[in-house]
Order: sequence, then structure tokens, then C-alpha cells
Amino acid sequence: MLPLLISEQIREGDAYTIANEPISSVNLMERASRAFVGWFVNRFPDKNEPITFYCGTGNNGGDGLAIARILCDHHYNKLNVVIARFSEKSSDDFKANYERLKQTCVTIKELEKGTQIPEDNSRVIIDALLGSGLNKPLAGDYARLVNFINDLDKTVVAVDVPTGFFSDGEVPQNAIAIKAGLVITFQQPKINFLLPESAPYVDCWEAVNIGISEKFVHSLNSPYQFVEEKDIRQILKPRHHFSNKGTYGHVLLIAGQEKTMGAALLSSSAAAHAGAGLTTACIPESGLTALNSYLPEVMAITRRENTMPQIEWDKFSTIAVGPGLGKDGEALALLKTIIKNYKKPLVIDADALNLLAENKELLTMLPAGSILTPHMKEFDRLFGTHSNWWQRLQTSIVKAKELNLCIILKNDYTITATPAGKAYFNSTGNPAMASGGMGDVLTGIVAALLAQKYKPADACIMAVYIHGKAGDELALPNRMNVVLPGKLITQLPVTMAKLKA
Ligand SMILES: NC(=O)C1=CN([C@@H]2O[C@H](COP(=O)(O)OP(=O)(O)OC[C@H]3O[C@@H](n4cnc5c(N)ncnc54)[C@H](O)[C@@H]3O)[C@@H](O)[C@H]2O)[C@@H](O)CC1
Ligand SMILES: [K+]
Repeated sequence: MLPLLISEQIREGDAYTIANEPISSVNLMERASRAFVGWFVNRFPDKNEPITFYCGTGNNGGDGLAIARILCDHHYNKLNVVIARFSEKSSDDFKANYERLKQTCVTIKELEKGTQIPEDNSRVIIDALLGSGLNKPLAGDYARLVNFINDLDKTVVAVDVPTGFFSDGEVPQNAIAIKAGLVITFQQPKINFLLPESAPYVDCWEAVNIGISEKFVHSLNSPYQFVEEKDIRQILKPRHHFSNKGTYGHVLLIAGQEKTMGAALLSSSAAAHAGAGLTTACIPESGLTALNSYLPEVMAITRRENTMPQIEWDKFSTIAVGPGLGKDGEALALLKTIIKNYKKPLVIDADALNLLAENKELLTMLPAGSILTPHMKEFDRLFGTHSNWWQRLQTSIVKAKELNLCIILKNDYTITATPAGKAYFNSTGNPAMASGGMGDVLTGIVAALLAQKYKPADACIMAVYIHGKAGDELALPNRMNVVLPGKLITQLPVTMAKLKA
């Protein structure tokens, strides 16, 4: 797991590394700038491309000056640096790099407060005005310069953070900040890059390692973690010889109505494909033919109107409820029956979440370690309206702890909040997966992993990762515009086998 730090902790990490590696501050800046350049030259190999650097006078500006010098060493020959002298203060490392840059043939212009911004004919812009030192929204000269750069409509590569964009905390609506095509960021993605508010400012990002002390970073015990493939490889267990269907648990999916049988079929198919030893679907009687023909592997318990289904609760390793279930009185009665009779962790999705939102007392009665899988709207129905994702992130952590549940808050970087007070950001998935039924598939995977005896938090983190990874494996190499849930399901065994290879 890659711990994600807030700006204050990032500063502490820099200071710790400087003091204990030890390395001088200016050499750490040099290392960061070289890491930036290492990535940049691959993406922008044309050395005759005019590039303009906009540099502030703090350490982000210092990085900009160092990067310009290093690119000059790499024979990039049309480099212009504009220094925004909007503050009397400049950092020591900025000053040192300013002196070094003067020894090169890079053109340097100074932009004073209130003066006209010179014309810019470059093709690529490097934004090194402000980085993680941002402490208030941009105004005055900075705002004017940032608006000017955004209006140029060029390719902008931001150093560490787009100027004006808060790395963590609430992002003000319509904030003035650089709209970057690419952010090459140091050591770790900034937390707000992973939340939807970053969309106008961060088209894509790349984190480059600058050697900040891992020991120190881990000692901070950050609640925010970024899940990487190696983490999943570590927890995913192989299927052993001499195992049998009983080894891998029995999932019960309680889902579907006559017109939403698709949700029941997708979630149970996903459970079977994600490795549940046995899968049973509890569906309306009218859906039986569909189930038997689409999924011969899945067994059925049928529901009849006005009658509770007969369920042998102890038979099932886990129960998932909600996809396509509807919200009528019968669905509510069924949910209450489940909660009353089943004491192992439940997976609760879709309509079952909305039923919980309308009957909040049930939330506190869920078995410990149960898993909720809301998208944004379902989340707000459960826990109140939020005006931004930073708030939602905090609420997910608080509620997961308070209710002793795992919450999978679905988004681009889906967040799993756990009772231990952690929030895990997923790193797989792509927009081709934005299609109806994808959530039902996720529910099936979570249930299958719980049935295979993974701990609830692990089951969530793995399911979300595997779901996104299967979507990536289909969409990215094949350039698929849309990946349908049924197709993704058949990829799951392949994805899981690759992760275990
Ligand atoms: N040794 C280190 O600490 C390292 C720092 N690095 C770079 O240093 C950056 C952070 O540098 P700094 O802490 O100097 O901060 P910045 O360069 O981000 O900002 C400079 C100063 O601008 C002022 N400022 C903040 N918000 C403002 C606003 N809205 N309007 C006007 N002025 C404002 C603050 O006083 C701040 O200290 C990182 O983003 C990264 O690029 C890297 O070189 C890696 C190593
Ligand atoms: K910047």
C-alpha cells in the first residue's frame, strides 16, 4: 500500500529525509527535478519544441528552474523561463537554482507585479508557479497569470501540483487553478487527485519516486492508502489441489424482480466466476427460466408474492442482497428477515441500500463486518447530503468505524472505508466500465471473496481491484469504448489467475 499524505505531512517527510538520509535540501530538489525530467523526456521527446516554464519563487519554482537546466543539459534548445516575482520572498533553493540557471543559455524573463504578461508562442508549458505550499485560493497577479495560461489552451505539464489546486481538504467550487494535461507529481498522488473535483485541473497524473523515507512515511500511519497490484498479489490465495467446491464457500444472492432479473443474473454469475464454490440465487418465481438457461451453474430459491422464502441460513457462507430487489414492502420485510436470521457479514447493495436509507435503525443492526457498496447518490441517501467528495471521504471513514462496517464508495478511484479507520483508494478501472449492471458484478465478486474466507476489508479491496483490472484488461489493449458487465464477468477468472501467476 502506498500511504497518501496531506501537505503538512509531505513537508514533514521532506524534512525528515533531508535530516536523516541525510541529503541537502537543494539536492533533494535536484533529485525531484531529475525524476520529473526522466518521465518528461519520454512523453515529450521533441527537443526543438518551444517550452515555456512559469516559475514562482518558492520551492515549486525552484523545481521549475532546475528542470529547465536539466532539460537544457539534454539538449532541449527552445526553453524559456518566466519568473513570477509576485512576492518579495524567495526560497534558498530557488535562489541557488536561479544562479545555476543563469549559467545556461535558457532565456529568463522576470514578470513583476501588475505588469503585462508577455506573449507566449510555446507549444508546451511547464507550470512551476506554486505547488504543495498553496495556503489560500489564488487572487491578484497569480489568478491573472493562471487565467492567462489556461486561456492559451496549450499542453500544460504541472510540476507536483497544478498551481492553485489544493492537494487535500475541500476544493472550493470554481477554484482558479491551472488546468493541467499532465501532472508529474512527487512521491505519491495527492489525495485530491483521486477525487472527482480534480477533473477540470488534472487530466492525468504520474507519481515519480524521489526517495522520501519510507520508514517515516509509514510511521505516520495515514488513514489514506493507495492500493497497488503487489498488495492484491499478496492477499490473493491460490486454489489448491485436493480442494473442492466446499472449500470455496456458498454464496446466496437475494436479488431481482420480474423486470430486473438481469441484476440477479449478473451478480450471481459474477459470484460464480469470482470463485465461489457454490452460488444460489434467491429470485422471483418468474425469473427461474431465465436463471436456468443463462446460468446452469447457479442454484435457485424462488420467491412467491406475499410469502417469505424458506432459507436455510446456516448453509450459506455469505449473503448478498439488493441488486434489482425493488423497494416495496415485501423487499423491506425480506431485508428485515435476513438481518434477523443471518449473523455473518452481509453484502448490501442497490435497492437494499435505499431501504436502509429509509429505515436507518436497520443500519445499526447489521452483522459486524458487513459491506455496503453505495455509489455517490446511495451514499448521500444513507449518510446525508455532502457538497463535496472530501466531506464524503471523511464521512465514509467515520461511519465505517461507528457502524463497524466496510463501505465501498464507488467512483473512478473507488474508496473502501474500513472499521479500522482507513480509506483505501483503488487504482484500477476505466470509463469504458461506466454502464448499467457493473455494480451488480462488483457485489457478486465481493460476496464470492467473503465466501472464500477473506476478511471483509480484504474482500472489498480485492474485489474492487479485480473488477477494475478485468475492465482494464478488456478495454485498454482492445480499445473498447464500452465494456459490458457480462463480458467483464467472463474475464474475471483470467484476471484472477494472472494476479496469482
Ligand atoms: N525540499 C523540499 O521540501 C522539496 C520540495 N519540493 C517542491 O516544493 C514545493 C513546495 O514548496 P514550497 O513549500 O516552497 O511552496 P510553493 O512553492 O508551493 O509556494 C511558495 C510560497 O507561496 C506562498 N503562497 C501559498 N499560497 C499562495 C497564494 N494563494 N498566493 C500567493 N502566494 C501563496 C506560500 O508562502 C508558499 O510557501 C513542492 O510542491 C515541490 O514542487 C520538491 O523540490 C521536493 C523537495
Ligand atoms: K505547479
